[in-house]
Amino acid sequence: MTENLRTSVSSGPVIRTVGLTRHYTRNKSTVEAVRGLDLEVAPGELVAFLGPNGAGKSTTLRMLTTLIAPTSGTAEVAGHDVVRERAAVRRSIGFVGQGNAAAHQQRGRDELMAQARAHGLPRSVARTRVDELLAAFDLADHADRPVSTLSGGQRRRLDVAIGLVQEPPVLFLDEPSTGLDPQHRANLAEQVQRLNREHGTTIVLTTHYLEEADALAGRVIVIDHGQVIADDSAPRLKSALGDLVVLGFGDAGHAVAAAERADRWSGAHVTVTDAEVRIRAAGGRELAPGLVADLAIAGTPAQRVEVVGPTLDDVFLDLTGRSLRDGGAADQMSTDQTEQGDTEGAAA
Ligand SMILES: Nc1ncnc2c1ncn2[C@@H]1O[C@H](COP(=O)(O)OP(=O)(O)OP(=O)(O)O)[C@@H](O)[C@H]1O
Repeated sequence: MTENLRTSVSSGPVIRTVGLTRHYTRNKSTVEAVRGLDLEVAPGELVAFLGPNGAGKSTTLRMLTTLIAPTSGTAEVAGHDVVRERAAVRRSIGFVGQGNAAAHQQRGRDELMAQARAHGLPRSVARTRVDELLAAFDLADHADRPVSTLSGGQRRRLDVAIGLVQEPPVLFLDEPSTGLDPQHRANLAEQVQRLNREHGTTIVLTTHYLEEADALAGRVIVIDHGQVIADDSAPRLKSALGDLVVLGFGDAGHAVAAAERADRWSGAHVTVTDAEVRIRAAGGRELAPGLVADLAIAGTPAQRVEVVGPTLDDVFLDLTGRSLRDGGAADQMSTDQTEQGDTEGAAA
């Protein structure tokens, strides 16, 4: 069945949304969590939704996995409408949400085995798959204990392993690495990339971690206030912004002279503060040595030169004026995440 699904979606986008919108109304006030999302994801893409708290990432995932209905607009996953063909969507996807999926009194191994069997794997195949996942997620030594005795990070890894049991053609992961230490985060990234590379699984994940989105995903969709504000590969997003060249001078007049020269670089954004010039420009790293040489010849030499490559946080800062990293971008998010009214059962 998995193979058929994969074939059936291989011709067009595996995810397509048109004007996808979701509002929450509570105590007579309305939150526009997702606002008119138009999105296409091709089969085999590994996509990260990156954005601050409350940007609308989880809400988008919950609509795509049929857990909540859109207020307006449409979404298709694996060729099926998320409202009219919920069951077909659920059969085509795996979903790891933010909460713990594993039952507390079960042993981790039994939980994985039950999932594998529920997805129709024969017992011996299921056993092999469960052993593979336990090894891959560094859980083999903890698999025979009740889930309630596992640490937060171990439970998170078990949750992700459960989501991967059936090798779905489309996999959604909501903040999969939250609560993991750096080593297990790297390990998770490796498993996710392997699944994508070796099985062609289309993967959409949400993350707060800039480095994770940067290193892991082929495509980064930056979301803010329920809308897509950037959508490209991390290297292209960063190179469009350009490097930051910082020049320090012994004299404020020299800084002004340097800024005037740097202003001639096409697309450069130049600011001067006292005796320091900051230049943001595509190709800044390559242009800086020439500028430094020219300034020395002109008798206004720089005393300090620093070139800093752009990060995704710089991209976010440039687009919104806020930083993702320091939490300055964080929106007020309701601590009560339980849906009202149209809440539906768990997916996949
Ligand atoms: N059940 C709900 N009732 C009311 N408002 C909600 C509900 N769920 C989410 N919201 C609001 O919708 C907006 C988007 O929330 P969402 O959880 O989708 O953001 P997010 O980008 O996933 O954030 P985080 O990274 O913190 O998980 C926020 O303003 C949030 O407070």
